[in-house]
Amino acid sequence: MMETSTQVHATVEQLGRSGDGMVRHEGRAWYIPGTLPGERLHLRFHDGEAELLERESTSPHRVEPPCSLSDLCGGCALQHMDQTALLEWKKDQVQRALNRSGFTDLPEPALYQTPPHSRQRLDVALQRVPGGIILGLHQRGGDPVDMTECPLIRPELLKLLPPLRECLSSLGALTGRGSLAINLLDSGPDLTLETPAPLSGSDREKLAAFAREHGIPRITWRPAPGRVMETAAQTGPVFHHFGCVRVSPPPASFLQASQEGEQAIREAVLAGLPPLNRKDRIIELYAGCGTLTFPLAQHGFVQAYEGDRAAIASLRAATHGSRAEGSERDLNRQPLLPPELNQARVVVLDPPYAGSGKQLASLLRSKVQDVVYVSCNPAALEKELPALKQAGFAVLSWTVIDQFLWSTDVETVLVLSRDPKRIRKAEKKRKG
Ligand SMILES: C[S@@+](CC[C@H](N)C(=O)[O-])C[C@H]1O[C@@H](n2cnc3c(N)ncnc32)[C@H](O)[C@@H]1O
Repeated sequence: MMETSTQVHATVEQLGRSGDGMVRHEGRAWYIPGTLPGERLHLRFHDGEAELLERESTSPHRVEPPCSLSDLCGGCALQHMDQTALLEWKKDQVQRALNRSGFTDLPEPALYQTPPHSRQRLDVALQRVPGGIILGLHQRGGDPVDMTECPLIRPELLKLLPPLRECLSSLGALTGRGSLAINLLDSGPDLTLETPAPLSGSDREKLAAFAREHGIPRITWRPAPGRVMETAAQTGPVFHHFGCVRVSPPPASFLQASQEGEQAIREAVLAGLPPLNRKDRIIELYAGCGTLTFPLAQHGFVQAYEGDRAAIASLRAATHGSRAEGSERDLNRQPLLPPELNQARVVVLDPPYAGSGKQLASLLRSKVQDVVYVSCNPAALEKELPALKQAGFAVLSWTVIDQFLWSTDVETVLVLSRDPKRIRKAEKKRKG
């Protein structure tokens, strides 16, 4: 059969969710990586695929990518867009989710963007290759790209990569593909390694020597995510501060992407609390190790819930002397019920990427009037917001936090209320 090929000239209308420019051709949307809205493209459609032959015009928002790996590495989809336009685009993603859910008369959002070289959490892929290993992020849908540079991560982490690569390439356990999670904690980098084969005694010795030489308090090994972990090397205590409380996070625990992003989230959450007495109860759902719990405990008594056993154990161990308590609970299987939620003056929730599902449904059936919702996924928000609107909630304020610079991800803090007095007060403040 003869293959047909058509050449067309088209203009990028907008960016799709993955950050690729969208053009229309024969009634269908096509996504062209590396292009920006308004750019004129010469394209060839062939075999159900669109090939970019030439970019015929340049968006005023196009910039030189700061990293020479940007075409290859799948970590950043939008390094070719200036940071102001990027933040505006992220704001539009959230605004669209709000508008589509019926929240139309909105206040102006607060906007925040983390600077380059601020990422404190990193998940890298490892791959054994002839003569060594590749350590880096995956290409889009492909093999990892060796991370020889990265404008995203903290300088301490960047400096660690070459000796880390050397140490890991000497491990007998890294026979094929593996991965490494790095959390830069106050006590130093906390490493969690996955390798296809178990560590030998000699591998452990190499990791322990590496940990001693580079000030790494703990290296943990596991065969795969969710499997039992073993300490491969421990040279000192592991700790991190949330507010002024010292916590010992478990290996590979959830940590906000950057300190600056964490601070922006914390400030937006605290600013969104209704007036509280110290005795008032704050219910916090999806609390992790206590990133928000301990700052919230300065404002009321916090009941924190979290499904990850190790995370909630570390939160609980740090509650001594604070006005917070933690409980382990899988909020999908066993959401807090309306009578439990009704004890709270305000509910703060920070669910995982997929959203809060059954827990939100239960929250909406409760009498809770004030909610602060932290979300890292506008698509999940868009699924959940219509129910909040229907249940009578108004958006008092919203903060868009770009703590995933050059990616398409965005964090939002929504302050919601169905307390008529608080809504009136916020409206009055906004209008005049
Ligand atoms: C986005 S993180 C937020 C953690 C914390 N608020 C922070 O800022 O560090 C989401 C948290 O939800 C927890 N989680 C995921 N699914 C859950 C479930 N079904 N029940 C309870 N917690 C869950 C994860 O373990 C994770 O700690």
